[in-house]
Amino acid sequence: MSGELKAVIFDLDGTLIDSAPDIAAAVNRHLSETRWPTLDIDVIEGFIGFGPRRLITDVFAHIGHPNDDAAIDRALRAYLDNYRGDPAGRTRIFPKVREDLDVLAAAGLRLGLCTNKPHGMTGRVLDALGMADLFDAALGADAVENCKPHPDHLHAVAERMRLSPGEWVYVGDTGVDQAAARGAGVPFYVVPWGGGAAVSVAPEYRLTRLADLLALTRRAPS
Ligand SMILES: O=C(O)COP(=O)(O)O
Ligand SMILES: [Mg+2]
Repeated sequence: MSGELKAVIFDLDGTLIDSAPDIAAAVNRHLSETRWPTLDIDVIEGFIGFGPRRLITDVFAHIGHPNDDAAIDRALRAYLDNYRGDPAGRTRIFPKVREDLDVLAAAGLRLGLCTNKPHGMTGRVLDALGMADLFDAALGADAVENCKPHPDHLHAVAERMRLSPGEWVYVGDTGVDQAAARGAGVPFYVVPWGGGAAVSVAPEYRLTRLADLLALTRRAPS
C-alpha cells in the first residue's frame, strides 16, 4: 500500500466488540425455553461470523436439533427477539479499540463497517455502545444482496464511502473476513482477539492493536 490510504473498513463482532456474551445469552435463552441444553459461550463464539441464520443452523447441528427450514425460521425469530431485547448489556468494546479508532481518524483515515450482523441489530448495538458516529458507512448482512464472504458486501461499503481500489484496507477476525477481502482484492489485516488467532496471515498483516495499521499500511507492499 502506498501513501494514499484513505480509509479502513472493519468487521464488527470479534473485531471491534466482544459481542459473544449477548449473542450466546440470546441463543441460550431460546434453547432453554424450548428445553434443549444450553451451550458454552466458547462453542457459540466459534459459530459467529456467517450471520444469524448460519449461527442457528450450526447450533442446531451441534446439539442434534432438527434443522428443517421451519425450525430454523422459528428459532431465528426467537433468537433475534431475545437479542433485540438486550443488544449490548454484556457486550464490551475490545481493549484499546475505542482509543485506536480515534487515533486512526485523527490521522485522517475514514472508518467504515462491514458486518454480517443484521443491519438493524448493528445500529442498535452501535448506539448502545456510543459508536454510531464513528463510521462513514456501516452495512449489515441484510443491507446487501450478497453478504460476506462475498466480496460484494465490502464493495458496497467502499462504494458508500466513495472509495476507489487501493484507497482502503479491511480488518477482521475470521476466515469469512479474509475470504471477502481476498475476493475484493484488498489487503486484509487480522486482529489478535476474537477468532483472529486462528486466522493465518503473513506476520505484517497481524495486528497487536488497531493503531498498528498506521505503520503497517505504510510498509506493506501495494
Ligand atoms: O453476526 C455475525 O455472524 C458476525 O458478524 P461480523 O461479520 O461482525 O463478525
Ligand atoms: Mg467477526
